[in-house]
Amino acid sequence: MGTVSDAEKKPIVIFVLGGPGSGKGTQCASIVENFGHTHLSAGDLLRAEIKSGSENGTMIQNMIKEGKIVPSEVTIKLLQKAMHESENDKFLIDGFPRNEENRAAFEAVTKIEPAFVLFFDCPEEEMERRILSRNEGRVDDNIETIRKRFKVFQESSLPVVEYYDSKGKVRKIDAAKPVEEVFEAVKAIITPKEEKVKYHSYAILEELSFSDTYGPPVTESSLEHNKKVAV
Ligand SMILES: Nc1ncnc2c1ncn2[C@@H]1O[C@H](COP(=O)(O)OP(=O)(O)OP(=O)(O)O)[C@@H](O)[C@H]1O
Ligand SMILES: Nc1ccn([C@@H]2O[C@H](COP(=O)(O)O)[C@@H](O)[C@H]2O)c(=O)n1
Repeated sequence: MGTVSDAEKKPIVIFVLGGPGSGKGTQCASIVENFGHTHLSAGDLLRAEIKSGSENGTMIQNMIKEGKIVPSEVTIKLLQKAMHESENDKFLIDGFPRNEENRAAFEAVTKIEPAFVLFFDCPEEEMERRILSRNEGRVDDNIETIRKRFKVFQESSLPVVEYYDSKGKVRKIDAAKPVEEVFEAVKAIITPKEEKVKYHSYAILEELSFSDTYGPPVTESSLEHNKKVAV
């Protein structure tokens, strides 16, 4: 990655988790546009591997059709390759880790711990509706495979979310809302602290200028106070 060796600088990784169709890919695209992360979707990398005619292609295709989780070794190699080929040092890893094996193997191999986990929480009925109208020609977007994917999500992926929650690393988002509203919640989490302080101070300054007849003068100390109260 870039000119800095892995030993010197570890990339910043955000895991993006949520049920099938919860809107992970949609929100990642907006995060990339607004915050400059590189988006790595484990599912997309696996689908590209099938297309490339790799020796693992048939195995991956069969696992995806059945909604099963591909062995970690395969997925982690693809993720590592994509990270090494990127010039960026901040990544959204979407749809991974999908189970405990994915999680433990990734941490053991890369020695990377996520900064946090963005977790898109959405009811199954809504996810099912969204997947059935997605129309991207995916082999797993049919009702039979969708039900299997929901089961795998409940049994294998949610425990990973619970693991990170026990470490205080989960940022849960209500993903049942419209796309724009979900992104507002995402922004509040992704926006760097310094930006929030700046924004908060400007907002207070604006408020004061509207009421400057009655408001107190804006002093250095009132801005300092704003900084302290801003998250
Ligand atoms: N908040 C939303 N409200 C309504 N539709 C949405 C919303 N977010 C995404 N969608 C639509 O739902 C479908 C699934 O979204 P998306 O592909 O982003 O989900 P995903 O979590 O990445 O799915 P998967 O895990 O199956 O790859 C897409 O057609 C997308 O346009
Ligand atoms: N860590 C992962 C991620 C995905 N898969 C397989 O790909 C399918 C589609 O994944 P999406 O994230 O694009 O929905 C998924 O159902 C799995 O079969 C995987 O094995 N491991």
